[in-house]
Amino acid sequence: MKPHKHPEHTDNIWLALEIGNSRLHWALFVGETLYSAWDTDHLPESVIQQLAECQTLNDLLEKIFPQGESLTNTLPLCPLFIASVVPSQTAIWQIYPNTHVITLNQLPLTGVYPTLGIDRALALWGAGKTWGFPMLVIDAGTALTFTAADANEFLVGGAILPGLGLQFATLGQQTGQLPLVEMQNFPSLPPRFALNTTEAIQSGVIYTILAGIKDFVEAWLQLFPNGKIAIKGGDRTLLLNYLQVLHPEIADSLIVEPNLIFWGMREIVMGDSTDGKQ
Ligand SMILES: Nc1ncnc2c1ncn2[C@@H]1O[C@H](COP(=O)(O)OP(=O)(O)OP(=O)(O)O)[C@@H](O)[C@H]1O
Ligand SMILES: CC(C)(CO)[C@@H](O)C(=O)NCCC(=O)O
Ligand SMILES: [K+]
Repeated sequence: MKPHKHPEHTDNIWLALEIGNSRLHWALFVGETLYSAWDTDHLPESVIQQLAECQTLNDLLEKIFPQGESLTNTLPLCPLFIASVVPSQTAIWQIYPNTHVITLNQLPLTGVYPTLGIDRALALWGAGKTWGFPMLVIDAGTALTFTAADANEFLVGGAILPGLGLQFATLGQQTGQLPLVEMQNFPSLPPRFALNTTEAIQSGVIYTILAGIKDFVEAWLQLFPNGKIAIKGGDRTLLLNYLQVLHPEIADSLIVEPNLIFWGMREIVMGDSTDGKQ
């Protein structure tokens, strides 16, 4: 995918790139306004190497999306802000002439520990700044994470476990007779007590992840009865649909927002001049 339209005002365009463990997440901003957001696979290093030669944003987008249609007006070589949880990728992307890597020390969030993932910190910051603190963010990505901050914007902490895809992949790859279960195949909840292998894997992974989410949500609300909860990540819709069936009160209380990291990046890039969602 590629931004299908292009902004008319080109002065304050910037690109946001979140380098996740499974794929790349992009956003094109004009000032505070998120113009377009899209995901791509990780790019081969040979393509990234060519970014050094880019003179315009058009050059950049054409290198990244060779099959996409071209932009009609020439856009300047805009800044590229990167938040990455894949250090080897961060290094490669810095070849682009106007790269700014966002690091933990640029976030006003207090109480962070040095190895906290920048994606967790930014998503929490973006959610809290948009909807208010205390905030708990659930990221249903490659890893499933819980990350929370209190009303003073102080990191409460969180948890990390293998995400849905990783749990299925691990069972398929590390065992002698378990098949690789693909997630897209089951839009509805599996039977809890399954009588075949595929459904047994689905049941085990899905019901324990849902029970885990419920448990963390309850623990969070015990600590902060007025605390808010937001969910993001590639598996958010699947999990939400299941939660809607099993625990509708939890599903209804969640703020669902795929772009939390971009709201966090916008806070950093634009300073504190932004309030609320675009
Ligand atoms: N088109 C897709 N490509 C890859 N994964 C997808 C896609 N659609 C849904 N998913 C699901 O998204 C999950 C990965 O989530 P996401 O893309 O948010 O992770 P990520 O790239 O690691 O990003 P992050 O590091 O921010 O979590 C996988 O478990 C997968 O099941
Ligand atoms: C947990 C992941 C992989 C989630 O993307 C990422 O945030 C990360 O690599 N974090 C570093 C460890 C931590 O956050 O404590
Ligand atoms: K790793």
